[in-house]
Amino acid sequence: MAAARPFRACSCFFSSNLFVRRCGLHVRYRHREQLLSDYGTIEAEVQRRKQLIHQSTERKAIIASRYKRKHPEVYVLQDSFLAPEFLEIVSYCTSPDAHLDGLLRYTESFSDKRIYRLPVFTEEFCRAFVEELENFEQSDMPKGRPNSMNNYGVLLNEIGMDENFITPLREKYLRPITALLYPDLGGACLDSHKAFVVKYALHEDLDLSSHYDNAEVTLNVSLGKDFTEGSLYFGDFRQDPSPVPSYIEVEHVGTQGLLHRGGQIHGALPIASGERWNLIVWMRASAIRNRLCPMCNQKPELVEAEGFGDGFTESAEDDVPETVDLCSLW
Ligand SMILES: O=C(O)CCC(=O)C(=O)O
Ligand SMILES: [Fe+2]
Repeated sequence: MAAARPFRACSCFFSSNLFVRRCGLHVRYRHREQLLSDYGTIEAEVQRRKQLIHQSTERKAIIASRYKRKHPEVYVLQDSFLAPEFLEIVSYCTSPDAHLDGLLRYTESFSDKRIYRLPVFTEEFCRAFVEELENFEQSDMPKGRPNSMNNYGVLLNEIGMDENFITPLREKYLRPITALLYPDLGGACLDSHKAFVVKYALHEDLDLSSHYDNAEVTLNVSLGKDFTEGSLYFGDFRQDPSPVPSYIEVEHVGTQGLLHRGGQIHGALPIASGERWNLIVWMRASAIRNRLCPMCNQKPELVEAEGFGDGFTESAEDDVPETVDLCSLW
């Protein structure tokens, strides 16, 4: 078997979509002087991004050697963690005659935005998982931030959950579903991911500004705990903006997940009480993003990266498929 291609990032990571928290805005670094005088804080974000990769690898090594897990069992995905209804959906999607309309009978759909809700985990699993994350949060281990917008939460690859939990969840369970829901976005060939848990609490992050994800397809599962408000809102697809965007609100339901296109503009309303923990899996299809980086909207300029990078792969010009039909051959 040919060795798997290493994953890469796009160089725009260092120049585009820089989030300026003070203004709640993403900006692109084009005219450095002007942006610095307008926003002041961009330089810090660029520096943060440059050091990110190296620091993450270091944290991962420290955590692997020193962190004492409270629930070691949650690091290895088992069918018993998954809601029986979710297993039924996967079983339908892997059956030979599965089709989109059949799948839609099992899920809840929201407007025409291709947002779907479905059961994912059991309550017991969600409880044990959040306890594990709290145990990590309270430990003295080094911690990274989930992304440039969320300040609280856990990067799952750093605590060692990618290999035996998120990767099999994506490959064995989610991909048969996304193959039917999002064939045009490489739903059948989502070959990498970035997974993290976000946490909202009264004296921490309350909400999340409007954005789109660095993903072809996103899974967002509500893990609890108890909270009020904090719904998601969804606007247009980023490549298909309308003159007057229409927004819909979608509530989080404990143990259930939402699947949406990464490019669907969305944000989270503030929680009013309690704590909200959600598992977010940004799933990526190299066959799609190698042609157009979703963050800078250009042909990606690849730079070396650790692990899954940002889901791009190096490919010789002659083996770039002209169409993404290969996604359906899996
Ligand atoms: O807070 C949420 O549930 C959504 C988080 C989100 O959209 C993200 O992290 O990309
Ligand atoms: Fe998001």
